[in-house]
Amino acid sequence: MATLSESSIADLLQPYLIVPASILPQLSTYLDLLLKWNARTNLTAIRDPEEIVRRHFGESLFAARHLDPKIPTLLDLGSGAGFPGLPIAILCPEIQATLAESQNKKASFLREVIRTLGLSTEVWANRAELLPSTRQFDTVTLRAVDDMAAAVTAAASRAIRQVVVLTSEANAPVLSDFPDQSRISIPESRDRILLTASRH
Ligand SMILES: C[S@@+](CC[C@H](N)C(=O)[O-])C[C@H]1O[C@@H](n2cnc3c(N)ncnc32)[C@H](O)[C@@H]1O
Repeated sequence: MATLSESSIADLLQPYLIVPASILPQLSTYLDLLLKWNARTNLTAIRDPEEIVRRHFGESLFAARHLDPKIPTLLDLGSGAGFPGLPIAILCPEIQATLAESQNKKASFLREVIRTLGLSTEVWANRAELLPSTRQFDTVTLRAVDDMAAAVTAAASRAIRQVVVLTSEANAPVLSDFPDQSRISIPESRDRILLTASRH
């Protein structure tokens, strides 16, 4: 049986977006796989299922809502257990998403979720900097990457149009090559923001 009912997941996500009913089964399966894997390997420090839905799924889907419409390609740099890239891919399957994650166990988890959910998302199981130099993405997303300065440099060099960062106001990076910027407060948080930085 699923850990949380689909209606509980929808209720928990309500501050972030009204979730289309069609994706609730996928979110539920993703949550159950995350809890199963997290019991034996450290994918996320958050253990409480409701908190995972709010913090990880909620923030990721909030970011999805604020992406430029109809972006063809997206790179989630330092995807970890898939945030924000996998919920974005679930909500917006028309986006060709690539998840860059350098830790093998996390990359294996991402592949398992993608296979189970039948998504066409790509996993790059290495450092994003090692992607072929020809690989560019319309949007690059970043959340909770350890060395944010290095990650922002890598993200900026891969982004054609937009870098999207989920962070705190105090840690918001400078993205000087992306002059069109906005900061939106993330619901249910004290100081978390969604920074979108675009050019063109
Ligand atoms: C703290 S986790 C956060 C993951 C996820 N973005 C989140 O918000 O839950 C950071 C992850 O980024 C990965 N990472 C950091 N720098 C990276 C890089 N340059 N390329 C690929 N993965 C990277 C690490 O292996 C780690 O799993």
